[in-house]
Amino acid sequence: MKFAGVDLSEPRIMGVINVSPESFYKGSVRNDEEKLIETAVKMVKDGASFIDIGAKSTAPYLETQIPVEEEVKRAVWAVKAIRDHVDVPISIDTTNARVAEEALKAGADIVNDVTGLKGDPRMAEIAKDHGAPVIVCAHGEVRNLSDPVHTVMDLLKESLVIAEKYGIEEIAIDPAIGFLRPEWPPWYEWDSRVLANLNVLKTFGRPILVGVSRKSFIGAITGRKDPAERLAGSLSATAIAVFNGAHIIRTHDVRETLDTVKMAAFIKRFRP
Ligand SMILES: Nc1nc2c(c(=O)[nH]1)N=C(COP(=O)(O)OP(=O)(O)O)CN2
Ligand SMILES: Nc1ccc(C(=O)O)cc1
Repeated sequence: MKFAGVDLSEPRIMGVINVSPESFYKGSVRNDEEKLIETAVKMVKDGASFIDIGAKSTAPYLETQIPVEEEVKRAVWAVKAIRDHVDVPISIDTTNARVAEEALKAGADIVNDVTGLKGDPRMAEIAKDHGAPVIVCAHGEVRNLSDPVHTVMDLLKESLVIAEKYGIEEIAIDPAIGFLRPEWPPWYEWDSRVLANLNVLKTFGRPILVGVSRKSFIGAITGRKDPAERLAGSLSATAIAVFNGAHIIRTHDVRETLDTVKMAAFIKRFRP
């Protein structure tokens, strides 16, 4: 299996860089060009196979609204800055079709839409026009609260229908860890149930991308309030995601995550 030209026979790492000061993990934020390039180059050197650029936080528990012009400006600046310094595909993490379009024109390769093509009605068309592979997150009303992973599957199927309608073929699916927050069960249990049953998503026959890095469910389970203290929790959740079939791990910590992924993938080979 491949995604954006990257061979997924071994699990791969997507390094996250945010150019959004409001992002929940301040250690992921770069707003200086030299530091931005240095971080991207180091991530690739450390083993990242993709770089994801976020220009607006999508944390469901933060005040994150900024004007779309500001998101476009940040995204284009970041993509242009790193494009000639890294030789891996760059994804643009946005729910806005204009941001996606401008970032793709600036040199990004992949659209990463946490609304799974359901937010901006022009998103699928923009991705198709640019021939860009798409990452779709499970997004929408949460139904069937007793069965999180099948709810995630239903939400992903809706995104695949939209993608199919526009003729987009290269799609990675993402269970949207941290995004789906029903009143019950508590989101940290929801996320844990999804990760424990992630193998079910294999039936889609598509690349599975998972982002657990420093997220709030880890804070809730470990008691670590500060995202800066959630590395160990993130690595543990990463190992489980890989053991249960994740192909791409989206992370703020490339070096540590790559070792974790290698261990989980190696041990997984001997599963009966
Ligand atoms: N496909 C995908 N995209 C994502 C995911 C994720 O799990 N999957 N998580 C995010 C949260 O991390 P980030 O550091 O970007 O936080 P922010 O939204 O506060 O910038 C943002 N984007
Ligand atoms: N965009 C997101 C950022 C953070 C979280 C989380 O901490 O659970 C979820 C989504």
